[in-house]
Amino acid sequence: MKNKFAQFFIKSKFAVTYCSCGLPGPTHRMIDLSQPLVAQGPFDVIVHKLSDVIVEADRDSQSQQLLTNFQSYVSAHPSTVLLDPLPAMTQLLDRFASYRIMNKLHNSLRDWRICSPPYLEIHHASDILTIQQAMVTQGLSFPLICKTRVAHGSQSHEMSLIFSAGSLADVRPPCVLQSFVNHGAVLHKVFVVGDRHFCVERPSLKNFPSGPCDRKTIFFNSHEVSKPESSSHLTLDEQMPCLPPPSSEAVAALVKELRVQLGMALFGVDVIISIHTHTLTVIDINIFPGYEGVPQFFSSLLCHIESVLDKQTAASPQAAGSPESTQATGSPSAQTASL
Ligand SMILES: O=P(O)(O)O[C@@H]1[C@@H](O)[C@H](OP(=O)(O)O)[C@@H](OP(=O)(O)O)[C@@H](O)[C@H]1OP(=O)(O)O
Ligand SMILES: Nc1ncnc2c1ncn2[C@@H]1O[C@H](COP(=O)(O)OP(=O)(O)O)[C@@H](O)[C@H]1O
Ligand SMILES: [Mg+2]
Repeated sequence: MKNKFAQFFIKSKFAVTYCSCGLPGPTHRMIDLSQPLVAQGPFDVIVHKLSDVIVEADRDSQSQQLLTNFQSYVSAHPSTVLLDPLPAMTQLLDRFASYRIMNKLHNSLRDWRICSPPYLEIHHASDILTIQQAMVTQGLSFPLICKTRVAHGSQSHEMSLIFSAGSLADVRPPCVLQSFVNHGAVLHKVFVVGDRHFCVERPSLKNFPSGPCDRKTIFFNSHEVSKPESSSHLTLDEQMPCLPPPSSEAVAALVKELRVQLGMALFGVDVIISIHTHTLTVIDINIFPGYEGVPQFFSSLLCHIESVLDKQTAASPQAAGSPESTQATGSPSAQTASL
């Protein structure tokens, strides 16, 4: 069953607050983003999942206005803690940005042999020869998995598996092409809440023969393969090798590094283990995921909120009781190939 608290966020797509306001014990309440925020505050902490609003703000003036009002409030109240900061979250809504972060992990986590598959950004329609050349330069190999640039919303889970150069015409930019890594159809979801994390196994895509082959592109929706209840023909692998789970030390190092890189406390990382190299391979980073299968989620969130507030009080006791907004940001940058 889905975590109820997370489901509350997912359904509402709106902000929720944790607000002590002089009352005994923590209280929380919904924020109505369409109403003036000052009248609804003050807030010690705002926990939110504004992905819909952020994505829609690009083309919808009402969402743009909601976001602007929210940002203005946050800027004017620097001691109100925002979980998580908007710029940090925004970068994860764009696979071009999140893959650059993932791509840097093999350097920062070299000792743990953690990596992400080679990929290519496709910005606009490109001819097959140009894509093929870029694939060689970037070390991509067939099969490829093709994912939309936008990482949030129903369309973002529509993907394809491309098996040969002849099928590169199926690519729909803007998107990323990523080498498919055989991993025995097991996905490890790492759910992070502050300095705690939890690993949950999920079904995943089955192995495919390495190298190009004469097979038509497979179009699929990732929610049909990697949700707890998923049971697709794409996840059923008769000769599934039994792989060891990811080392807990390596996962802890990954989470620690990403918390710093992202400047976030509530996120999820999708990890697979290569059947050939046993390398821990990062394929996706999610904003405020569902925490399904993590019964400790709510208590961990409260613990994290308390520790953030304690640190804030210790750092500036005079600010306690007069919430203004606090944000941490990650600003990763890296060279990458794109078309
Ligand atoms: O697609 P995934 O990796 O299974 O993770 C999803 C995903 O983050 C999804 O967000 P979005 O792609 O719709 O933006 C989350 O849904 P909500 O936006 O409805 O919260 C899911 O919660 C994530 O699922 P999971 O908890 O399985 O990681
Ligand atoms: N490079 C890859 N190699 C093998 N399988 C992959 C790869 N990338 C994604 N997958 C599979 O596709 C699913 C969806 O990909 P993901 O990047 O997590 O997108 P989403 O945002 O829809 O969760 C994963 O759960 C996994 O089963
Ligand atoms: Mg995923």
